[in-house]
Amino acid sequence: MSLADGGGPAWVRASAPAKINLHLGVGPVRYDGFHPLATVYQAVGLLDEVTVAPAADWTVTVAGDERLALSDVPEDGTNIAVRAARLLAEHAGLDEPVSVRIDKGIPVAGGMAGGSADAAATLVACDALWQLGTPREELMLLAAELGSDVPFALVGGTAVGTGRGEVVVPAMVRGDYWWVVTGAAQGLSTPQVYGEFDVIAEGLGVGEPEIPDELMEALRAHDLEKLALSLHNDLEPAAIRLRPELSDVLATGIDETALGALVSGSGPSCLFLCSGREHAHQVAQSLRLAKAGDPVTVARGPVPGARVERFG
Ligand SMILES: C[C@@](CO)(OP(=O)(O)O)[C@H](O)COP(=O)(O)OP(=O)(O)OC[C@H]1O[C@@H](n2ccc(N)nc2=O)[C@H](O)[C@@H]1O
Ligand SMILES: Nc1ncnc2c1ncn2[C@@H]1O[C@H](COP(=O)(O)OP(=O)(O)O)[C@@H](O)[C@H]1O
Repeated sequence: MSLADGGGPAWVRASAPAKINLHLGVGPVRYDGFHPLATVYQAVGLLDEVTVAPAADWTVTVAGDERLALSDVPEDGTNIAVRAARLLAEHAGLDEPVSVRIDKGIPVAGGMAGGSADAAATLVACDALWQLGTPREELMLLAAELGSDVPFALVGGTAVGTGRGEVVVPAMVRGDYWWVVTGAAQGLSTPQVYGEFDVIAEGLGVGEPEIPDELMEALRAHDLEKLALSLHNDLEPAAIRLRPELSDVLATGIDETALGALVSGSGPSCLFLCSGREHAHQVAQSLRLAKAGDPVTVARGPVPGARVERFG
């Protein structure tokens, strides 16, 4: 099928947010190589933008701040944004190549699901470009095919994730949360961090992961002290084994008055919970002066999932 002269937009731009895991509970590795998760995701205001337009061939280009490790993003068909566009085209029975331009605001291989954000943004952008009106449940299934974190990038907000992370249920949360996010010059590979988790877990008798009640209570009540005590990441010891300096970064944030600190997902980005906007900027400045991570950014959550921003 072809859409030539169908009167649709000439291009569509969509954005999608980075995610953090307020709780990341990891169980023993499954038969398929994935780990069962019980996680609480929050989408925060670090965004990638994806612009798609009809083209003679499938192409992708990447732009943004060099400190985000852009050179690690493939500019070929292995880019998850191109895979997302092709998957939706195939699902709709279309043969309509697009050019994809990614403007990165999310650190690459940082444990903040930047690739997943690009995939989710590409799904909604191509859906609009091709005027498909794909039902939400179908987009969620395509998202899960692309990666465990991609469905959450479509949903956004704050949500509980189970299965391998792809089963996403929005959570009741009150108010805004202010975070400082530190980046690192070099990313960490997600499969390698899960592999290190397996090494640490061997012989420990790791059980099925669960969502702690205290965390959900803290989010419902917007109780920041309780939230700080409930933050937890089962992958943190593995990330620190692979990148020992992360423990200094976390300790510096606490010394500089952050309410709580943890590694973001598979790392190496680190997260610092603050009491509000002003406190977050203060902690960020102290971390910059202490040279604990680069770049150091302030981000607010929760924010919405992938959505179309503009078209022309
Ligand atoms: C760890 C988390 C926490 O939210 O995110 P990041 O911090 O990396 O962004 C996720 O589980 C990452 O999800 P995502 O990056 O989408 O992973 P996928 O593409 O589905 O899988 C990549 C690889 O990670 C491992 N993997 C992923 C998910 C899971 N539940 N168990 C796993 O063991 C597997 O080795 C898999 O081959
Ligand atoms: N559009 C994309 N953006 C980022 N990384 C991508 C993209 N497409 C493929 N990748 C590959 O996926 C890996 C993981 O990237 P990313 O999603 O940023 O990190 P994480 O899994 O730590 O959240 C990168 O190292 C890169 O090789």
